[in-house]
Amino acid sequence: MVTSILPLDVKNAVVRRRGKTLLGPVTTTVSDSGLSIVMGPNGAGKTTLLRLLHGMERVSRGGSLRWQIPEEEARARQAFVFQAPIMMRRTALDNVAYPLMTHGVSKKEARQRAGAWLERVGLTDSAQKQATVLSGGERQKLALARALIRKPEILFLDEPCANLDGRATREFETLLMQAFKDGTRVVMSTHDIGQARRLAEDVWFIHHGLILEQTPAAEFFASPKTSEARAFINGDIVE
Ligand SMILES: Nc1ncnc2c1ncn2[C@@H]1O[C@H](COP(=O)(O)OP(=O)(O)OP(=O)(O)O)[C@@H](O)[C@H]1O
Repeated sequence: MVTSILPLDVKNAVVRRRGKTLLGPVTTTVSDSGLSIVMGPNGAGKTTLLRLLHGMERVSRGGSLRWQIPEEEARARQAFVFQAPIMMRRTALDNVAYPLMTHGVSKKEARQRAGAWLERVGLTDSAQKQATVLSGGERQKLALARALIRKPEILFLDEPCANLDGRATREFETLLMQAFKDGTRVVMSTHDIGQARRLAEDVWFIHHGLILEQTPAAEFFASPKTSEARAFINGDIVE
């Protein structure tokens, strides 16, 4: 049996840059299932937290990130969707096939599997278009397919709908919920409180680089524990 990479144990993790603390200390456990939404004011540290968990930030001395398997292997079993994903100058199909091809799958099989994913996300008609010419919503769906094609156990998303209109956001949310129902652990940041209400099982509220609350969503919205979270939910300016 393959061991799950989760839960992830984070202890006293601090991210510093040029002497400034951007995040932390963070101590938490990322459980093996669920859909967590990371919220907080601008500059609170949402992106830095997601990057930290995904292994893109160096943890300062004294802190640690422990997956259930060695980090190198865990890295290959997770994926990240950025706010503005970089599309390669290739067709939409080959953008999705690429992660398989770099992991030893033949071009033919990779393209076949990518075709099936394009169908799932409703982009079959765009398969042979250059990915760079697709609309924002199409690109984000492509990025999701590219992230999911290797069946990651955990998917991080950093404000993936920030630049999308209502319709594209709805389509993206539907696809994301499907991935979640299929068993992918999801951790996603958003500015959009409505989106958090629609999607979150639990909310991680960040302020000044610290996780102030990690609470089931219903509880977070009904009775936030901190005055900062209360102000944030009310739409007040949080300093
Ligand atoms: N490359 C960098 N060098 C120095 N400081 C940085 C860098 N990237 C981010 N920061 C700072 O780190 C802090 C956290 O930023 P981060 O982008 O993680 O916040 P965020 O909550 O995602 O913000 P936003 O909602 O605006 O996207 C901010 O004070 C930001 O100015």
